[in-house]
Amino acid sequence: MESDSVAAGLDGYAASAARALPSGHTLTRLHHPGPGAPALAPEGPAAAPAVVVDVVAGGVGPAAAAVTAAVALATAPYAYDLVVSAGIGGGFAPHAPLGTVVVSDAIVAADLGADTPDGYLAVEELGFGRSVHLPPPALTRRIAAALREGGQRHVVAPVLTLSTVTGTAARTAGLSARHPRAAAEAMEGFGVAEAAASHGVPAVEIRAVSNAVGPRDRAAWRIGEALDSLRNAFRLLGTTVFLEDL
Ligand SMILES: O=C(O)c1cccc(C(=O)CC[C@H]2O[C@@H](n3cnc4c(=O)[nH]cnc43)[C@H](O)[C@@H]2O)c1
Repeated sequence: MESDSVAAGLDGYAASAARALPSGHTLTRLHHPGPGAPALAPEGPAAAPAVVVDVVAGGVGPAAAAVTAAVALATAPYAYDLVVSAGIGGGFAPHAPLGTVVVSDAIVAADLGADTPDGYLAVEELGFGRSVHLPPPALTRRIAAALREGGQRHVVAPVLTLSTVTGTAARTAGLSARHPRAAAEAMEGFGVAEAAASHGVPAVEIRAVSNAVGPRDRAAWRIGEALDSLRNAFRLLGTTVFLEDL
């Protein structure tokens, strides 16, 4: 559903053949002739597309998302300039109310570490691995500017990746204490960022808030409103940032 909203936001783009990944996921290729050109070319010989956006639904959780992203990166007939992990997410109060778009300035694996009687230790403190990827600051600034100019409510902040949706006040408080600037949590971003990093490609995460992080209240989730925000964000990015040299 999130990949449909992303693709729908890129409404000036033309879809070309879908590509089946070895993992079984379907990757949809969308293209635009480039800045200044009409999105849909008039009749005539087809020019090589200047901008290509591949959209793939990567599954739920960091492992599934990492595998899908890694397969897409490894089997693409072209090199990617950027990988975007996008979808709905939970918003941390007071930073990100429902419908807000959160642009990551850090993609954080918030449960990749060790629990101890004295508190949580991230993998860096254990002496191995990493739990943070940093999107290029100039890119997050440019994305934020495009959303601001388009009137889309947004915030630039860390986005946490967890394998379990937070559902208690105690867990929420623990995450907020460890990550006071975090505006959203979701389940895929860090996996996608790991895959992108393994190919030397920058990654950014974009989440539209469907629910508040806190005690589980499924009836309060507003997935439709979040998908509207996600679609609007990609409509704005598709006509600006995605047409620029990254
Ligand atoms: O509990 C349910 O009944 C339920 C129904 C529909 C969807 C879910 C999910 O858990 C969706 C997880 C999916 O969406 C992202 N997401 C959205 N909100 C959060 C959140 O608060 N914490 C973590 N992930 C969230 C996540 O990236 C998954 O892809 C549950």
